[in-house]
Amino acid sequence: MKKQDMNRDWIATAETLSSALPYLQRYDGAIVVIKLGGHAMGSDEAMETFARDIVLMRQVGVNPVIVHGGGPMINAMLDKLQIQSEFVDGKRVTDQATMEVVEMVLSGVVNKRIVQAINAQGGRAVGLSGKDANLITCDQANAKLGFVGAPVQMEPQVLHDLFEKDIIPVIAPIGAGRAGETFNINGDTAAGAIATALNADRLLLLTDVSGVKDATGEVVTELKAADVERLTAEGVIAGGMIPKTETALEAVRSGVRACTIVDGRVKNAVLLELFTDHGAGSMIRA
Ligand SMILES: Nc1ncnc2c1ncn2[C@@H]1O[C@H](COP(=O)(O)OP(=O)(O)O)[C@@H](O)[C@H]1O
Ligand SMILES: CC(=O)N[C@@H](CCC(=O)OP(=O)(O)O)C(=O)O
Repeated sequence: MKKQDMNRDWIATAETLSSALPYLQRYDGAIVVIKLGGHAMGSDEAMETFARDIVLMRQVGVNPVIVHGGGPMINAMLDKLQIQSEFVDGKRVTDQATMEVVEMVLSGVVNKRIVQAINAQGGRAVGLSGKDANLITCDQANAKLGFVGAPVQMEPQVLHDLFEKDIIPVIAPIGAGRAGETFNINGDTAAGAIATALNADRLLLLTDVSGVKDATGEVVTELKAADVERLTAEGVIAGGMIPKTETALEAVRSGVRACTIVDGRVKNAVLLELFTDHGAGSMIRA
């Protein structure tokens, strides 16, 4: 690179850092819930960049909370064990045997991979599930889905305790039932319930598409409740996008300031979303 070009690069970097100031001020002390979908976890390199972004957020005074999915990792383990699995409206039909695999995969390898990645970047992450400290109590969502949980009672105090100690919570979407059952919660649903219970400033749902697409395949950058309802009725919002948009609507209706469905494949997606004008994806407002 020529010296002149290098200087231009440095100036651009300094300008980017400087223009982040109002955003850093806005989000100082804010609670930001980030749902990391199984499809967005990708390579070790992508995980490392994500973890670095989270540690940076904590460093500048944001309280990040990670809620993760892991659908593809659950599928791989169910395949190995030759257990069939099906989805209804983006939610896995969960019998007792499936539930055991879901808990093992989510609370085990998936949760610890994220915890380890954050800690490797100099953060202090602690992994937990909705069972810990009564964080999420569930009822059965729908008899046809088996052990799929709908969060009915939240005790988020443990998360405030962790924020005070500069610890980043990493949460597996598993809930306890009132009769001692274990429930499988869709990751988006769990993230929404946690964001609502914390009265979070932002909810970011990271996934593997560039946002919510309309019938022509174009990403819609801003959606209101009526747009979501129409696109769902038309079948344009389908599959795994249904729990995301449902969650986004519920969260913004119950006080979360904004919910964005973000393309987790974009490098530094969460930093771009919070600290620049270049947020990508679809923002849902009440
Ligand atoms: N209207 C839509 N816009 C974008 N994606 C959609 C839409 N309808 C369905 N989808 C599907 O939803 C998927 C995202 O959900 P999912 O696979 O559960 O992601 P994750 O693992 O990140 O939670 C996309 O990959 C896409 O196939
Ligand atoms: C009830 C239900 O569907 N639970 C999900 C939990 C994991 C998840 O949500 O993973 P992604 O975010 O990667 O899709 C499942 O069993 O796959």
